[in-house]
Amino acid sequence: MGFFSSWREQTRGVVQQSKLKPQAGVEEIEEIEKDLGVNLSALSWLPGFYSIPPEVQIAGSKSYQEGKIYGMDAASGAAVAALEISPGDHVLDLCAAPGAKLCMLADLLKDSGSLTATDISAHRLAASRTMLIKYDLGNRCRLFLADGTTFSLLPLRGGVDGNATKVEEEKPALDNPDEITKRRYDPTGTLYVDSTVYGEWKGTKTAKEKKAAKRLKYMEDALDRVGGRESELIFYGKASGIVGMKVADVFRSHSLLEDEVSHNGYDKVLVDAECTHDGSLKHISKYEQWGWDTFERRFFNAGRMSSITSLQLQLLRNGFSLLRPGGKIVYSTCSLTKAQNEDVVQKFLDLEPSAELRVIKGSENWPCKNGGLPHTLRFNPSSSKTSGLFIAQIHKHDRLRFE
Ligand SMILES: C[S@@+](CC[C@H](N)C(=O)[O-])C[C@H]1O[C@@H](n2cnc3c(N)ncnc32)[C@H](O)[C@@H]1O
Repeated sequence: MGFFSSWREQTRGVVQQSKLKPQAGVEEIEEIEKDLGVNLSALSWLPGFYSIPPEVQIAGSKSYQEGKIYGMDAASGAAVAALEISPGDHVLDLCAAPGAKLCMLADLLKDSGSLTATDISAHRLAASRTMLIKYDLGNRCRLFLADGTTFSLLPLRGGVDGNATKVEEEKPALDNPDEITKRRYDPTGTLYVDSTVYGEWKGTKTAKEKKAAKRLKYMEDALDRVGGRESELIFYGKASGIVGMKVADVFRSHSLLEDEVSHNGYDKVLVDAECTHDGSLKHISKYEQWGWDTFERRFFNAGRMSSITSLQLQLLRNGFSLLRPGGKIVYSTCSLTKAQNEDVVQKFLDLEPSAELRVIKGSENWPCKNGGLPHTLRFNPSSSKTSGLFIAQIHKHDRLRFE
């Protein structure tokens, strides 16, 4: 594993980058500098990001605990910037956990549009929820524990889905997601259609609620048996459009007919796909402890590589199917292998005639190199002073590329 040892040499001492909350003014920055005991140096190429010397422990600081600062690699910030978020956008983050990019997306949207996020890992998605709450960024968010390769819920434009019924009259309100699950399914997994409506989100579960959730496990098993896990809503903000909606309407399945997606698809989709993480400094340092044999065993076998690239392609294709024509999707991974990046994107382009790679606005100043396909970018840890990342921005045309 010579490659990794020489690679590690080069990346030692990489500065950490942090994102400040957008409201941070000069006074607040001075306060944070005092608290951390260092001068913050703004990254010239990425607004809102500051580099901090690697020896500074952000997590223990008052600024971090008070939610004024969060640690995030600048290349990850670039993947979010590549979505070119505009006010009012309806955004989908298909592999959202543990939530750094999700927080930045919510930051950029401020008090407009909506943000829907999915992830297949319950504990990682719960961490995203904790982050949104800590940084007070969840107002317009919905978090679904769901498979991003099949997720099919469209945004709630204007706070209310065009086709769903917002319930005006008094109905029993729910503030406990377990309760919602209980009412949605009977033990055989058959969908209950009732008129229960969502109340305001009341925070995460108490110990009693967690116990109740365990008891509900048999229902999930029943669901799996009847073919396919449903998405589970694990968080929603006050302005997410969920409050006051019927449970059945929130989960109304869409046929994803072209017409429906054209009118009501997402404006932007982020697919920060599951990958082998071989470009991520955080992961690489873990394998320094666990041993490189473990890394090799886990990732460098043909079966594992083929299932991961097939997952990546499915995530990208499903994200694209939920995007409105004229919208943009960003595909990123923290792997630097061609198989998980250029090859996946090329297969995708071959299958989707209405997809086109586009230049990312502002990227001419980014410290990255061109990827192996036009307009794709690669952040290389040895030259970028960031973690490794591949980014592609893809546009969805109204018309087919080949027409
Ligand atoms: C690279 S991480 C995402 C990091 C995240 N975007 C962030 O900035 O914190 C990839 C994520 O994909 C999730 N994942 C794997 N398979 C998935 C699937 N089929 N559907 C949705 N998420 C999936 C993993 O649980 C993992 O959290």
